[in-house]
This record gives sequence, structure tokens and C-alpha cells, in this order.
Amino acid sequence: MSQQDPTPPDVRIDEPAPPPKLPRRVGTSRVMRTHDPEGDAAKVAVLTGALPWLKEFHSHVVVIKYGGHAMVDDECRRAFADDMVFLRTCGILPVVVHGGGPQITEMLGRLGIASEFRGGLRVTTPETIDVVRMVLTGQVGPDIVGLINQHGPMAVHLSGEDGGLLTARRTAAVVDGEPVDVGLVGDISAVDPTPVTALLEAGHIPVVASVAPDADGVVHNVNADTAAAALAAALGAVKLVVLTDVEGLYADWPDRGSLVQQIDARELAEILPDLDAGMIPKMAACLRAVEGGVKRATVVDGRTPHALLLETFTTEGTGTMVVPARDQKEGTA
Ligand SMILES: Nc1ncnc2c1ncn2[C@@H]1O[C@H](COP(=O)(O)OP(=O)(O)O)[C@@H](O)[C@H]1O
Ligand SMILES: CC(=O)N[C@@H](CCC(=O)OP(=O)(O)O)C(=O)O
Repeated sequence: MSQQDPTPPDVRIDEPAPPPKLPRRVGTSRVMRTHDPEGDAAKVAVLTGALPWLKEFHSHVVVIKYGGHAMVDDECRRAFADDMVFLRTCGILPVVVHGGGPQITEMLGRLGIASEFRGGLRVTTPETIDVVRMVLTGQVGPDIVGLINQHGPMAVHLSGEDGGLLTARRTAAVVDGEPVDVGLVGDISAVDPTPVTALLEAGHIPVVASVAPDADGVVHNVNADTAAAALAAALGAVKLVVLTDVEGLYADWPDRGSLVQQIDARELAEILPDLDAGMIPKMAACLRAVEGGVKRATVVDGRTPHALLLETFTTEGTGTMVVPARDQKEGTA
């Protein structure tokens, strides 16, 4: 080291040493934080803005239809599970009805069976129903339960076959206004909500697969939107949220230029016959729920993590909301 350079070799004067890392809250150590009044005000606004909705939904059932197309990636699936636990922890009673259309199609493909849809419903042969039942009750449902239960043993899976929950009646698809036979596909003719209410009372989050026996015990494939709507009405749910792979209902499909924010049951009934395949069972389900006494039914983009929280706890919401027609609202007020 020269006389002109008094700096000891182990000290670098050009890069100041980083400040010591302080634990945020340990004993009496000081806690450092950046002063950010605007950021804090925004956080407070979000929290206080949620209050009316927490009050509105507290102790009420909210049915969430979780579509197979919304189970896109691990982040979304984890966010969905977090949201269910969030609702339950807030004192809201979430009931999940799940689909699994893409997962069924994938399994059928692996087994060399082609998938065909008519009017948004899967053509279901006796061979197909076995796969539908296996995928929904043996794969998709338990996967959802597993994710939720990473927070604690809350979720319990059941299907429409369990405890007499759902009874199906064979139904046809509607294509160009005409009924078309699609095999072992059912609509819901009866709901006995007891198995679900018992789970809710025990503090659980019921997760329901949409297969159901008819009056003779023959298992039918029920579109999950349809099952969710029937269950929401039977449970007296305050809200139905349908998570899918699109932002909501577009008035100008397939251009996606104009998303419908809110539509009432009467307007929806008018446009329903003109909708395209995937949206028919979905919007018919929203209509059925609202006509069955559910105050609002919303179609939300499940590919956006936590879209459900945004929809539930903000006044602006997100997606497309179906509300009762004005005279229906007055009649039920
Ligand atoms: N008017 C519309 N607005 C939005 N999406 C529509 C419309 N008409 C048809 N669709 C289609 O419906 C699909 C949603 O239905 P589907 O694929 O059955 O969903 P899921 O699997 O969630 O039940 C959308 O991805 C879109 O391709
Ligand atoms: C009759 C009918 O179409 N049943 C559906 C049931 C699953 C479902 O509805 O799944 P998504 O919600 O993911 O579409 C099917 O077989 O695909």
C-alpha cells in the first residue's frame, strides 16, 4: 500500500455499505418504513369500501361455479383456493360447484373417444358418462379440495349423487331453436340441499361435482352452470358467481368490443336464443338463478387471479352481472 492511498484494502469507498437489515417487529428494535400517505389512503379505501359488501354477504351462501377453463394455471388455481378461504374467514358461506369440461375432453381423448358438443352440451353416451363421472369426482373435485385444504381441513367434496343432493331429468340441447338429443345429459329436476347445509353448518366448504342420478338412478351428465344455478336457488344463495375464460358476456361476440356490465332477467331472456354455444348454458343458468330468487348472478373472468374478490368486495365489480327485472325486484322486495 502506498503513502498516497490511506484506504485500507478491505474497505470500498465507492459503494456505500447497505443499511443493516432490521427485523420489522422484534422486541424494541426500531421499525423503518417509507412514508407513503397516498398509498396508505388507497389501502384504507379498499378496506373500507369492502365493508358494505361484507355486511351484505355475511352469513349468506354464495355459490361459485368454477369452470374447467378457469383452472388455467397453478397461480389461478391457488388464487381461487385462497379466495374460498378468504370468503369463509369473512363469515360468508361459499359453496363451489365445479366443471371440468376440458379435463373430461382430455381424458376422453386419451381413451380414444372423440368429444362432441351440441348447443354447449356434451353428447354423452353410456361410455362417456363413466369418464365424466371419473374425471369430475376422482380428479378435478379432489384437486380443488386439496388446494383449499392447504389452508386447513375445510373443503369436502361431494357429487350430485351424494345424499340425494341433485336429481336429474334427461334433457335435450337446443340448436337453432330445435331440441337435439345429446344422450345421458340431464337438467336438474330436484335439489335436496341437506347434505350441503349440513357441511356448511359444520364449518366446511362444500365442493360439488355436477353429475346426478335421474329418478331411476341412472347417472346423467349435468352442465356445471346448470347445476350451480339450481343449487344456488335451492340454497337461497345471495349470489351466484360463474368463473369462466372470458371477461363476461359480449354484446357483439365474437368482436369483443362491448362487454355487457349489467343486464336484467327480462332483457337476458330476450337475447338468450341468439347467443353462441358456450354462453347458452351459462347465461341460461344466470337467468334461472335470478328467477329462482338469487339476487345477482355474475359471469367473471377466472383467468384473472382474485377476480372473484374484486367482483364481491368492490362496488364497480367486474364481468357481467344479471339482476332481477324491475317488477321482479319490486315483487321480491
Ligand atoms: N357473447 C359471448 N360473450 C362471451 N363469450 C362467448 C359469447 N358467445 C360465446 N362465447 C364463448 O363462450 C365461452 C365460455 O363457455 P365455456 O367454454 O362453456 O366455458 P366454461 O368451460 O367456463 O363453462 C367463451 O370462452 C367464449 O368462447
Ligand atoms: C352436459 C355437459 O356438457 N356437461 C359438462 C360437465 C362439465 C362442465 O360443465 O364443465 P365446464 O364448466 O368446465 O364447462 C361436460 O361434460 O363437459
